[in-house]
Amino acid sequence: MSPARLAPFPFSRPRRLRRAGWIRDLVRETRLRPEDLIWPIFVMDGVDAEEPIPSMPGVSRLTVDRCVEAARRAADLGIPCIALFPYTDASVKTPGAEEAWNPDNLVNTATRAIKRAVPGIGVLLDVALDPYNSDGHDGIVRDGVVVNDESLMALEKQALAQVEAGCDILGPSDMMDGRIGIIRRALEEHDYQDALIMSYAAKYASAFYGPFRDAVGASGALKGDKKTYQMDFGNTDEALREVALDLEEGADMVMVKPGMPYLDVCRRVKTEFQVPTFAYQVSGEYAMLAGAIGNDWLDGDKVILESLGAFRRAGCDGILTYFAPQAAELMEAAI
Ligand SMILES: NCc1[nH]cc(CCC(=O)O)c1CC(=O)O
Repeated sequence: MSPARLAPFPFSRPRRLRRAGWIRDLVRETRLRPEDLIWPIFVMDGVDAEEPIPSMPGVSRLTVDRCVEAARRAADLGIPCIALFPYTDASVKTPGAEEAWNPDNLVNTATRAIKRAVPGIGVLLDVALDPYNSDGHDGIVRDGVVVNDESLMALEKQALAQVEAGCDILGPSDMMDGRIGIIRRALEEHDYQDALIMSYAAKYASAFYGPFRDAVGASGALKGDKKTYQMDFGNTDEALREVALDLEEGADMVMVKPGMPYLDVCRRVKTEFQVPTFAYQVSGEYAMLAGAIGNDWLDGDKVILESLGAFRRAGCDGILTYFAPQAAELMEAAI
């Protein structure tokens, strides 16, 4: 019904629907549940240890055994899926990023350990070369250029090693052209029909990824920026084209990234395609909120749930967020 057909004041009084908690609950249009969240976790080498990430207060890199504990905690909280990102030492980075398809690299090892110990939780892995590439880029660099088609061959090998390790959802985050089609074909050829692909379809070249690059140890390696493959923040029609291509190539779900500054893109994608649509509340968004919460400038419990609820209102089915366990605990406490 259009607002024009509402009775005029005083017969319409919108505040009637806001008078008390029970009526607000009854007419709420969107809801946030722990089941809407994916928790990104940083994996590092070692045993029974963790290392705080200075630009992400409250987030630490975890050794594989601690990742297994985190997966248990997620499952207990009703969080259906975790995403794993490796902190890779400079010594394993090469121009060809070969570590990306090492069956025993950190994320593959962690995936096997988690699927063994907590089989009911979903594991999502990034398909992109940046943690393994001495150039810090998501693709292979030749003469200063991130070359598309050669990168696809590397991404295909990486994706196959990841599903082989037991990964449930591949998250190609590299923004090379044609990557979804190449990966989907490879999965079919190797009998991995059930492997899900959540493509980072509309991924913008963003300053909000800064703390993540510290977390995975890529900041030092990266020369220049990622503007020749990640999107220009001035565009949204282009986001729809990227989503359309990824769906045509075989993506099951799509993602918009970053999140909160891009809610208009989330809404357009959901309205246009009606496919499972996710957003990534990225490291810089986390850092902004965690920094302000830590200084008591914002009320943490409230702002975490409001920021995540906004994604649901914008049409997102789910959100990748470093606040996942905290948010799930807050939701549990509210029941
Ligand atoms: N391809 C790597 C990747 N996968 C997820 C993020 C960012 C996540 C975050 O900032 O939380 C990035 C960084 C980048 O593209 O430079």
